[in-house]
Order: sequence, then structure tokens, then C-alpha cells
Amino acid sequence: EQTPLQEALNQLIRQLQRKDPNAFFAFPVTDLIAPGYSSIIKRPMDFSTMKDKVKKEFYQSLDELKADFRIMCENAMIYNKPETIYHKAARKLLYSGMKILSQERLDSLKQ
Ligand SMILES: NC(=O)c1ccc2nc(N)sc2c1
Repeated sequence: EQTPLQEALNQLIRQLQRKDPNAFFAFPVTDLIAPGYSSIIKRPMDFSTMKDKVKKEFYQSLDELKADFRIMCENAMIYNKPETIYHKAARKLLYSGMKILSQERLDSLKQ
């Protein structure tokens, strides 16, 4: 019951998650592991939420998924200090992920 767009977006999320081997971005960040997170980060995002949004057809285009991916990485660079493994992982993920999401052949998914 998946549309071509859903198939393509799920495949891209799988590709992006391979760039997060420590699964720092796999699930929502809790205030338990990250004190004060929910009062600092106004638009939390993670890969499990993105997958749920694909399933519920919240994304109408690749650009909308790209926006959530960028928010997810930027959140981590806001909350976590630059010298932390989380901040460094987020910056690396953002750059490698944007390369994956900006390939020519994906232009058909743009609206
Ligand atoms: N995505 C994040 O910002 C993130 C992920 C995992 C994690 N674990 C901690 N102890 S702080 C922390 C932050």
C-alpha cells in the first residue's frame, strides 16, 4: 500500500540511518538522557518520527523530508556543545545526509 514517494522516502531514510551507526538520531531525545532538552529544543525530530510521517503520508515531497532531516541535525548542534560526540556526529550526518538528499536523480521527487 506504499506509494512510489513513500517507497523512495523510506529508502532514503534507510540510507541516512546508515550514517548514524551509534543511533544517536534513531529515536526521540528524552529529558532523561538530555536534561532540559524539551525546554531548549522547540521542534524535536528523529528518524523514527520521520518514518512515521512517511507512513502517514505527511510528506508531500522530498524537500519536506529534507527540512525535517536538517532540523534533526541542527537540534543536536544547538543542544550539545561543540566538543561533544553528539554535536560532531550531527554535523557529519548533516553534510553526508544532504549529499544523499541532493542527488540529481531525486529531482523527480520534488514538487
Ligand atoms: N540527538 C541528540 O541530541 C542526542 C542523542 C543521544 C544523547 N545521549 C545523551 N546522553 S545526550 C544525547 C543527545
